[in-house]
Amino acid sequence: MSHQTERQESEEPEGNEGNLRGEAVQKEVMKKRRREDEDDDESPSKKQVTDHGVKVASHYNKLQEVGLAARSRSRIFFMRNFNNWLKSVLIGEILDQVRKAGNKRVCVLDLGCGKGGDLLKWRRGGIDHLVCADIAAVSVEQCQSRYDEMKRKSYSNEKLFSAQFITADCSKEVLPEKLDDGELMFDICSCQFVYHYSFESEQKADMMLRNACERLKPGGFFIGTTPDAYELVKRLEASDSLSFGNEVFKVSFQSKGSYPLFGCQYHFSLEEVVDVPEFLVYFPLFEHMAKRYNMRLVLKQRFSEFFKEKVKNEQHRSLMMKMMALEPYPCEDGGQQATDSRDEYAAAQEHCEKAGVRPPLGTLSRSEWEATSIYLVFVFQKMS
Ligand SMILES: C[S@@+](CC[C@H](N)C(=O)[O-])C[C@H]1O[C@@H](n2cnc3c(N)ncnc32)[C@H](O)[C@@H]1O
Repeated sequence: MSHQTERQESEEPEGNEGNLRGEAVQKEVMKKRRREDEDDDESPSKKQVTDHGVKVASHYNKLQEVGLAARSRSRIFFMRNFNNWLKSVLIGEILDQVRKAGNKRVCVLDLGCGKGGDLLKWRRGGIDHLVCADIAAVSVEQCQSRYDEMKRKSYSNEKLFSAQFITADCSKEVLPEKLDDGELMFDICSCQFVYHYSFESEQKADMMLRNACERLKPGGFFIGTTPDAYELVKRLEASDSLSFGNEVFKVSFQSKGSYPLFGCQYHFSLEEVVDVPEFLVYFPLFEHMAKRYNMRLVLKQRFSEFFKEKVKNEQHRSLMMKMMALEPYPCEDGGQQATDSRDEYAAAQEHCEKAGVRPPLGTLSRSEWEATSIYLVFVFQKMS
């Protein structure tokens, strides 16, 4: 057993709070709603709802592109690679399912695409069309330039998907109205590390969900990654202050003990990457709301569980070895593209030596693991 596996096993999630279903969920939601309504001034519905969209956009717009060398010096280098591996596996498996269902032309919506950290994953997946949308205009521009560059560098016999880039607050605006092809339907909507920004209010969470699901074909998938509210609250309750974290991340709440369904804000700061208010996503409510769009939850798994399951597969394991060595994909904050895995490995060795960090095949530090194990993976499928 590897050092990494041992560490991750010790991080097993507790309980099955996330497994509420059907009536139980309804009851829980109604109970929470009533409690929230009774809860005088603490209720976010009675508080003035501030617009965080502006803050989110300006934060992401300000994020600098940094090169590979700088990234390899980052204390979250391995965590970022791990997250990229996890997204690659998720995307790859969902694309397999879409193809098994017999879909020839695959269209994808990347909701909250950022600077295009997943573009190469879509190319490797051989999709046909991609719509990238994000609230941060600068990120969308960088995403488009990255795509243009990819197109410029691809060989004439190489297939590259067509793409459209949209700057929009997807928790406020109706995305399909902005599509070049007004009739376009998607096989997949991918919403990676984004959905929690919309849980500021019911209207926003619903609009984001509508944008994600309304244009999905029957049988289509809504996939994503988001922090697990139970895990956040568990760690907060275990802390003797209003925050918890370590040298790579910090989560701070304004109070504890009562957690409104919407607008339950916390501040997540992750070294160099995210330092912006987010909102708890009460998953049973998310699942309940998704039913409005005919969506059925097919998978909800903490990163730790997902990792343990997927790493058993030889292909996923070797991709992990490659990706933990060095990002073969440009990640969220930019980067160069290595030509093949040996170059990537050699480049990683060199960068790590120069930067004085652990060898590339070293695994996540405990601090990185504590940060990434907050997240969960979800997959919804549209019922026909
Ligand atoms: C942590 S980044 C993730 C980027 C990308 N999905 C990835 O995995 O690399 C979160 C992204 O969500 C975007 N975002 C947040 N709120 C949004 C909204 N209301 N509409 C569209 N994009 C939003 C941010 O601008 C940012 O690019």
